[in-house]
Amino acid sequence: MQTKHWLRTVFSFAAECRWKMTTAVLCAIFSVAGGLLPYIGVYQIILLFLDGRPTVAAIWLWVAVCLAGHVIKLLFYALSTLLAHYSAYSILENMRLRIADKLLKAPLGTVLNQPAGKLKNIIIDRVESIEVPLAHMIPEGISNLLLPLAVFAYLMMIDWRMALAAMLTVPIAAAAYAVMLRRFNRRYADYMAASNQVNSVIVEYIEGIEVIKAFNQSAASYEKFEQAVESFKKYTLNWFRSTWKPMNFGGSVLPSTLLGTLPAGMILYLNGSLSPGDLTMCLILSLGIVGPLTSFTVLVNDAKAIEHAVKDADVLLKLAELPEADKPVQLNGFDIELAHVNFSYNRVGSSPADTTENVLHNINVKLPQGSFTALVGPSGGGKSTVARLIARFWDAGGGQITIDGMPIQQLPPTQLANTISFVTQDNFLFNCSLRDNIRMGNPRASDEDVLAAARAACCDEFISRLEKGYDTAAGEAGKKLSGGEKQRIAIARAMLKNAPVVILDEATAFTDPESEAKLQTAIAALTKGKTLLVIAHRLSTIKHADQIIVMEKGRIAATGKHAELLASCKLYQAMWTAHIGAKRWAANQTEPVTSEVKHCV
Ligand SMILES: Nc1ncnc2c1ncn2[C@@H]1O[C@H](COP(=O)(O)OP(=O)(O)OP(=O)(O)O)[C@@H](O)[C@H]1O
Repeated sequence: MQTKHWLRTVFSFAAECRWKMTTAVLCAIFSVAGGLLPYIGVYQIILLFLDGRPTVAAIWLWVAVCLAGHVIKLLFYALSTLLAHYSAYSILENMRLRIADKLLKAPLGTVLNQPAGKLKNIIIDRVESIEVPLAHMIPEGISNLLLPLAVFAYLMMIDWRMALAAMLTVPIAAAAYAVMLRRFNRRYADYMAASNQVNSVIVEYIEGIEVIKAFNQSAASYEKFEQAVESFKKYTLNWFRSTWKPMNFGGSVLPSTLLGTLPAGMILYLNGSLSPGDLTMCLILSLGIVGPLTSFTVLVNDAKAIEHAVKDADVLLKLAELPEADKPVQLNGFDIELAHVNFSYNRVGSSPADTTENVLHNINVKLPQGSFTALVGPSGGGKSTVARLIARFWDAGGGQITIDGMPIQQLPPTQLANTISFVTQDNFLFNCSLRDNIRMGNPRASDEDVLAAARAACCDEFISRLEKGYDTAAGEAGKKLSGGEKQRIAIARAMLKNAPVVILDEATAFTDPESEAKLQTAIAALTKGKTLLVIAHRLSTIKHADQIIVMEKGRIAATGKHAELLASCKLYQAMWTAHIGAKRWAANQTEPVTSEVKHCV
């Protein structure tokens, strides 16, 4: 059942290369047939000599048959291998495309929750590991199985007793291989788990090398790295140790077909029931069975490798998708409303029976079109979760989120994405020019539009300083750009997109006082006239908001304007006092702050 399952998964990606696979199989069969011809030719030559009538012409004829057989075998084998590789790469391509498509359709939050190392490992390495075994299973699997069967059939035609004698070692070797396979299967899952573990530790080690060095964790991290590599070695050796005895026993018994054919052949020859020609041919044929059968056992390993890689890919392929509407809806305004919204990360998409799991409890919020709303509150209070639910990273477990009265689920993903600009502190730059990175906000934007957005977001000045200006590749520029500069590029991108709703999640978190003014100017330009939701820890940046919502432990603790909350909400008062204290402390630590945030957004 299990085997069928992963094979079915593999072949579900083979739709467009089915004819290539079929041709690869046919070529493999022709190759096997070609491989039989030399046996027939040799047999005939032996018969010619034993019958005492060898002529040069007859010998050449059979030599030509042998050669032709060999050429056919090689030619069709090469063709089969070529087509099998083409098919395997088509399957790989389709698998990767399907995974990428699935990542787009799954809730964004679910995708972001997956470690990048794991995704890379599955999409690149695990999927790639299918190619070689898959490509080789078709030509080699078929010929290694069919050739011994054909040779056996030929032996049967010559002398059935010799055919059976040639099979003497097969049941003994099969029993040994069965034991080996049982152990192999039992340990293979452990081996793969150890391999995944060592992979993720290596990725973590490399990705975190900056933190490791900064916090002097080299020794501890190296130890973890070493342990993972050591444990991988242990699993691998245990695995080999548990299988090598039966494997070697089977491997040494299986090729010894002469154990059966030699004594049986001698007896039959001596009692006159087997001619010398047939005896010789049977001995040659029995040796011909061995090679392919032994190689066939190697394919078991290949099949297991594919099974495990497919299982890993399946984890992504089976990610639940967000239900998507396909027809755009008419929106006449951009009021946003959250009504009785609950949410739990543990039970994404469903309303948990156990409400203690909820990170949001009965959230009711209205963001009128064109207004500026701020979400503030202690860490872990649920501010980012609210923002992500509005952008539909996940669907709320309970309650409803609407734009202009329309549940956001009824907006096709592209319409929702065009409606909302989400700017966070993680400003990813793609590996293309800075110009194209900004243009990503609106692929149809002209160079002039890109420039205008960059100017409005205060990017122009630092981009122009770069040697290649807007044509600088982001990878090259990335190292030279500060966190604040990258944020401004992200803001320019969002400006070009010009969505009517803007969500800023801690967009100014990492900014130093000097570049904060520039960032604020950029944000002011981005958010002008938009429905704006800002999550901020620096309360001075949101003090002019139309409404400030104070969140604590997944609930709304208070709502009001800055002055109202200062007068009525103890939590807000405490946060404001702490913020002002921190600002004074920062001002004392540095030069006078050049640009007090005048008019945040
Ligand atoms: N991707 C996630 N998976 C599981 N739990 C999460 C995830 N993101 C946040 N949480 C949990 O949900 C709760 C609310 O987190 P959220 O990030 O919304 O709070 P926040 O108010 O934005 O915090 P901060 O100000 O520190 O960013 C926290 O308990 C957090 O641990």
